[in-house]
Amino acid sequence: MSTPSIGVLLAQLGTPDAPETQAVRRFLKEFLSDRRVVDLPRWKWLPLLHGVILPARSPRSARLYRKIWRPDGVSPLLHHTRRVTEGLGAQLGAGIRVEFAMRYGSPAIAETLHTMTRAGIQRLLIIPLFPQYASATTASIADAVAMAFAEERLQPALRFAPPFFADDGYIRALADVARARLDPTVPRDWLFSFHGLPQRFIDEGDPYAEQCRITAQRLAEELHLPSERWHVGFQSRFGREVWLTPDTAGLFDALPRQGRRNLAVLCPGFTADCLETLEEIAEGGAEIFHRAGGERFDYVPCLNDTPAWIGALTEIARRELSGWLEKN
Ligand SMILES: C=CC1=C(C)c2cc3[nH]c(cc4nc(cc5[nH]c(cc1n2)c(C)c5CCC(=O)O)C(CCC(=O)O)=C4C)c(C)c3C=C
Ligand SMILES: [Fe+2]
Ligand SMILES: [Fe+2]
Repeated sequence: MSTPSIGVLLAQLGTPDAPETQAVRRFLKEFLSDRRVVDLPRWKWLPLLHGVILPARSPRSARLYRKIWRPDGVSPLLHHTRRVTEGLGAQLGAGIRVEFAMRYGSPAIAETLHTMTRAGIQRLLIIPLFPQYASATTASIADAVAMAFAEERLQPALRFAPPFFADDGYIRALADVARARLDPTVPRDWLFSFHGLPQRFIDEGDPYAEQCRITAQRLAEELHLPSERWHVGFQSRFGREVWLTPDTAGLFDALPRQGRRNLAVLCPGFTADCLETLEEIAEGGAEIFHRAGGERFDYVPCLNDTPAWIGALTEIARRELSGWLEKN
């Protein structure tokens, strides 16, 4: 029997095509129309989305995206996702086709999957690039994959990598980036900031918050941090519902007032730097912190395309592919 051809798809959240109001509006419309992200009844949500949220938020977010956009014309998230895809492809070797796709925006999941199946991929591993499972992200990727194949005659064998929130390679890569970045002689507090989620999602069974806490605990152990020196926060609150607490922005304000004036901040839930880390945390967070009396604010970049992360991702992919790679 000839070896079936194998593919790997890295699935990322997505980003606008340009830091302009129209492009951001298209992106936000697709993102915020996903029931996994906002699960209000459609009759209630769609008029609000189209009448209030998109007109107000698109120009504002476009302005923020312009602050972080790269000189080569792409967003940081797209840039890093491309580089990690190339890195993983090089590590896995010529026999395995590695692509990436975006849940919202482009390249779309459906289009990328169709290209891969048309190219003869018979077994496909999908790795959502979210370390912690959230229904709003991980499960939404699975929805998009199912929708992409819903009307196709030919479907490859599919496998989804599990969330890697406690993976040793991932934790070590995070610690490596922090150690390379920070002056070890400075005494400091540490904040691990994760993307927020409505508290109701957790109450309804989403394991996201628990997985964030496990990541933070493992990372603190890897960095040998005493328990009174590290903190967890949830950022990027959206809408009126109660979201996970403590709120990251509140911590930036509260920590200096408790005499914790040197802070290192990591966003371990984001594998690549993006609007939510570069603008909201590295820029906006630093501002809040200094205004509240903070002295030293060190933002530690995301894993991005660091060799340690590409190595960890290669291990994750190999582990999931192992049954498919055995020679027989
Ligand atoms: C209801 C709103 C949102 C939920 C729930 C949500 C969950 C969630 N998001 C990420 C990762 C990212 N989100 C990003 C941008 C972003 N997120 C929301 C809203 C929700 N996210 C909005 C409206 C936006 C767009 C920007 C803005 O207008 O503020 C990004 C950045 C993309 C980029 O281009 O840089 C990431 C990454 C996770 C991991 C998550 C649930 C755990
Ligand atoms: Fe988000
Ligand atoms: Fe945001």
